[in-house]
Amino acid sequence: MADKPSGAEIQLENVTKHYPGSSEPAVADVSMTIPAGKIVILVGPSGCGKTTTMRMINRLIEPTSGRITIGGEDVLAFNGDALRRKIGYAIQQAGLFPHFTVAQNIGVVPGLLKWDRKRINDRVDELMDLVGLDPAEFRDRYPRQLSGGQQQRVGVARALAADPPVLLMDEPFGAVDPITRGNLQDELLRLQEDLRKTIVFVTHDFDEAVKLGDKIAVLGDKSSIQQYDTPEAILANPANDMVAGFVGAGASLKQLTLLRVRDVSYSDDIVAMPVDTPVAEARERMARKGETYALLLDGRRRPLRWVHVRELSSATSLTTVGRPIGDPVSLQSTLQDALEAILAEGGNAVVTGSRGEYVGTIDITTVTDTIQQLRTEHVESESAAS
Ligand SMILES: Nc1ncnc2c1ncn2[C@@H]1O[C@H](COP(=O)(O)OP(=O)(O)OP(=O)(O)O)[C@@H](O)[C@H]1O
Repeated sequence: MADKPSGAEIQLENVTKHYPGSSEPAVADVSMTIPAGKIVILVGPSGCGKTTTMRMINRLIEPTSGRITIGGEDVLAFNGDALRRKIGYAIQQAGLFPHFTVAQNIGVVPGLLKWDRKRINDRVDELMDLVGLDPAEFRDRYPRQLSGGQQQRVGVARALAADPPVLLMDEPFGAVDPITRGNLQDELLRLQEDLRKTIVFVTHDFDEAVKLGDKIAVLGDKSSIQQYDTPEAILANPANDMVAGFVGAGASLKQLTLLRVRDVSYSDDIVAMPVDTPVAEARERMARKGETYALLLDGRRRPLRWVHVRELSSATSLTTVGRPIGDPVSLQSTLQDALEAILAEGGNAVVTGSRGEYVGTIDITTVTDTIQQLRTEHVESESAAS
């Protein structure tokens, strides 16, 4: 599955939207190709027409003129069921129905498509697993009984319910705190590695665009395309002043959002051990390595707590000592996320693998070395160009 995108190409040809009563069009003559199986981000100033452009793809807004195709088929030819099968839609604040349970919310589109009950139930469980919500715990809850991040996960699951080739996401992570937002972004990237949908994603946040986008379209007034390219190309070479303004100061720091933890040399030689290790052995291992801190792991090697050697002098078991670790970072996390986690932790941030297991730690030196290296490369490429 991984080598074949399940997504379909989207084409916009000379698309214009003129709202009745407005003197100017909100979107004027936009043409672009969104490649199958890729994430394309629409960014641009407030009111430039991002949402209008996106909503014309699923015909929540009808274009005044121009043509939009998905997989070569004109969307105007789709009836309601075809639109629901082909296009999933996720929005800010998740937009869940407050009087429906989580399962009912996720099952809305399959219900409209008249799937039988068993198929809907199985699909709901499958999707909840996919977005990291335990069906047994969350199936029957109402949206108000969920955190913001959990609501967004349900929103994404609902958008994916009928397995559409195209997913439209309008600031889906706009309303959650930065750490949750980072986690949701990581999860979307992990999902996309398997699903390979065509995703059109609207955001205000250029860092989010750089992190998630295979390509970014920077839009100006009336959705005019200022630059449409990979994040690397836009950061390295903004096409005009408007794009440069959007990219903002500190472009080399922004490159931290392009690098993943798995790309840098994080450390895996701290003292880490199961929480049922005898205290004497723990002390021994820390002394042998000359370390004052050790990481305690649960039965599945997931990180639990940091323990300081001082705490071991009077302890009889590791189960009662140490302080909880902060938010771990994953191998998919960006160096920007890692930097935030390191600052929040005040030291090493723990790196975990796909099942939450300990794989290493990352510290501030790794991040500053990487920034230094990016700067050197940048200076070298500037002097080569001049
Ligand atoms: N239903 C409508 N009727 C008339 N004008 C509208 C309507 N919806 C949007 N507009 C106007 O169209 C323009 C583009 O709006 P749109 O919501 O697409 O922009 P946006 O880039 O998504 O903005 P934001 O980032 O603030 O959400 C704005 O000037 C807006 O006022």
